[in-house]
Amino acid sequence: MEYISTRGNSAPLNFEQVTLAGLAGDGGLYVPTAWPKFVAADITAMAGLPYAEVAARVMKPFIGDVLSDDELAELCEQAYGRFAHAAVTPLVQLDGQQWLLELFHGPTLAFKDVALQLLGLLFEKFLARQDKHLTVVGATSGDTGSAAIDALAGRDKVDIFMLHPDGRISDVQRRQMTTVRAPNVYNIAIDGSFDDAQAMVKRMFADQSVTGKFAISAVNSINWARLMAQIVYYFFAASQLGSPLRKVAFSVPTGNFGDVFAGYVAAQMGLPIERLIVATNVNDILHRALSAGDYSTGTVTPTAAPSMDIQVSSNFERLLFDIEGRDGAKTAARMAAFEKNKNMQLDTAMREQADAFFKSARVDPDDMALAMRWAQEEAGQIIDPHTAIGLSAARSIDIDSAVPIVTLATAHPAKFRDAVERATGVRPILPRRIGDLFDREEAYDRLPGDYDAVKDFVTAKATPANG
Ligand SMILES: Cc1ncc(COP(=O)(O)O)c(C=O)c1O
Ligand SMILES: N[C@@H](CCOP(=O)(O)O)C(=O)O
Repeated sequence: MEYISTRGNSAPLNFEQVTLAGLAGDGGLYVPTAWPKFVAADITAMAGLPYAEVAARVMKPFIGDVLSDDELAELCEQAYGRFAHAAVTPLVQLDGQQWLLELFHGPTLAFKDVALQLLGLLFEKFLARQDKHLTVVGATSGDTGSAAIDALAGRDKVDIFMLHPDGRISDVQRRQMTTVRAPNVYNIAIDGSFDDAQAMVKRMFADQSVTGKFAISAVNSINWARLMAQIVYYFFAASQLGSPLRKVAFSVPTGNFGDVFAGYVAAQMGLPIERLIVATNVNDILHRALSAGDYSTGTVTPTAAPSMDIQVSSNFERLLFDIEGRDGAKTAARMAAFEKNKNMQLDTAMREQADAFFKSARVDPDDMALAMRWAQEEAGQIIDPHTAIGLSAARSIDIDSAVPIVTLATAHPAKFRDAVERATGVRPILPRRIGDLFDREEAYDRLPGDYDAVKDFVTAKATPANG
């Protein structure tokens, strides 16, 4: 399997190269040259298998011969062995149609662990084969940061610099990052939003004064390996609910369009998905794009679901590339215009293509709180604000009642204790393994929302590619 850039101007790479590269040199995102296809029997055979085995089956076509079957199986065992639930990502039934897929049983209590536990191991394996040191630069609205730090802290041949928007993530999220003591971990709070942090990260990939000396890579979902690992749980859940004989819909709380794009890939690979529901909070660029063709940025409004406070959704570029005929020059021109004008209109043909896969909804704070109370009262489930946005959208959108709707439960409620308590009156307790989080000492740097300040910080501390 080879990977090409959505902007058409980077040499094709194999899976190992694409994992270490993160973002393409032309500013684009890597995608496989073609979507691998599964037939019905492949999906039937997944029912009842342990998560790690489904993971190896789903990811194998993307990895090719870069890892042997045994190596891949061993990495999956190791990555998913750290999850606190035997099923790794268990399904929970709420009523006759609504289900939750709990993706928060990993070490840092959000869905990010599913991909990042594996990515940490992939980095280690590939770096052991190559004589180079990696500098990971990431941006987080709260969850990617802690999951990436957990996956990389203390590893040889890799440093991680993680930018978070100062004061705009929950105290649990911040402490999960800033209390980790490891010589290769640097936490930076920047003035600004997640979008500002992500823009700085992307700019660094295009800055030859950085890339000339340091081997930069990504842990955000701009890195293909992140998305690949997230495709797995769509197959895992659907096969338990009767796929391929029965269609399943998924409702996905969305920000950077990574998680729901992984669902789109699952559909392209042959999983019979009725629809993917793109659920946003009031930062609703994706809902406006999918419902009215208007992909234009606005100011980012801080909300009780801070991980979704995003107005530039990186992975939307992967969708545009795919539905516009995989023409890199066209996508490059489109993205250049968007970067300049901060808006883009989707024409009717593109919207029709997207409509075949997606529905969308914007969920306001009152409806988010209502969904939390509904889950509590109807099913005895305490859910986090992001999951509540997905569930609210799932319950409001018209889908045939015979089709199960699976809402991705993307975070543990204890990560957002204040918001959950406000809505439900219940203050979730931190799981025992991080029960002392508030006794641990924090350390992080603060920087202005200024690219040069961040670049100077990173380049002063990072280890050059050649060690
Ligand atoms: C808890 C939670 N839910 C939902 C999302 C949105 O996912 P994505 O950015 O892949 O759309 C995020 C952040 O990515 C998150 O941390
Ligand atoms: N919600 C994320 C923001 C970045 O998303 P990613 O999936 O592209 O890493 C976070 O919590 O950090």
